[in-house]
Amino acid sequence: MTTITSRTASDDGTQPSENAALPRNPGMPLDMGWVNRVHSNRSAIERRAAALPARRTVKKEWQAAWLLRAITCIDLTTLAGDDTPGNVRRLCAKARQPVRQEILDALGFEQLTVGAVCVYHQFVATSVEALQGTLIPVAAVSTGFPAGLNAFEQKLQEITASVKAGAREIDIVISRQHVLTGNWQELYAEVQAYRAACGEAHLKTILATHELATLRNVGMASLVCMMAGADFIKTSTGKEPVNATLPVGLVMVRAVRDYYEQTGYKVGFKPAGGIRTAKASLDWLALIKEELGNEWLNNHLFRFGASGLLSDIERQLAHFVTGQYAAAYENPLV
Ligand SMILES: O=C[C@H](O)COP(=O)(O)O
Repeated sequence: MTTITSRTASDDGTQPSENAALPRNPGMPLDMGWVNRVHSNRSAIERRAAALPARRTVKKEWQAAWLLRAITCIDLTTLAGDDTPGNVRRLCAKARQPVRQEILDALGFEQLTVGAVCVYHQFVATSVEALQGTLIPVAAVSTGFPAGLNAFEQKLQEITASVKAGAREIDIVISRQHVLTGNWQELYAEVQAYRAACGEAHLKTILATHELATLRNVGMASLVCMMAGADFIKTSTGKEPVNATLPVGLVMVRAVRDYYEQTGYKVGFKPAGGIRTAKASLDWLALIKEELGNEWLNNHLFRFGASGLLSDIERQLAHFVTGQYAAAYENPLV
């Protein structure tokens, strides 16, 4: 029997390199020379993104292992206006035991958990309580999520309150206007202030890429957020009309790679919004493997922000074990 926790997992039968002692990105002074050198060739990026799923299909015998790995990287999310303590507690129960035990037993695994539970500030305390006794961190969306148009002081207070309530990860939204007006200094300053307000909690910066107008802006904003000390860069809120897409993901992971090559610091990447199928999760894992390598294929450096993905992965795993598809209601999320 093998135990997979939110801190360990294997992707293709081999043990991954662990990042337990990963040094946290401290950030660096804003380097506008580097930011201005960012370029993006949309048609080349789209071609490369379109070719990825075809180029790298996961062999059938490894698919279950890859899907288990995907589960350990999920930020299991509920961000709905009708969230209640009850449905948040049920989500946390699912985070503790994301796959039915008989399926895990059949696959030869003892235990696994998701990467984190992601909620609004209002439900941080409920989630922390419901996850007691586990290593699963609670992530809070913050800074006026999703539009990010609250007063700046209010945004800082929101971060402080979530950290105080026990959130170990803070998913902030950037001010899109700073990107759209080319005010990179302001973007850098706000993200630096968010990082300071987070203290020990890890900072994920949501770019809301669909609202940034160009892929070049996505690349530049990614870089500025990392220079300001982001622990993760994240594509979307899940509330934009278009959320995580492979072309945007490609631009962001290449920014992560450049930042690592220049500074030696590994920053995490989180595609979020609209990722609902096991197949899509494999495409994203393939992107990470090809562009960043196996070192990024764990939940210290990669997460899916997803509310519905787990149901389909569990369904595929059940099929892998039984040869039959369960109805969606047999794998309820909450
Ligand atoms: O950060 C996570 C997203 O809000 C989840 O979006 P989704 O409901 O489309 O999976």
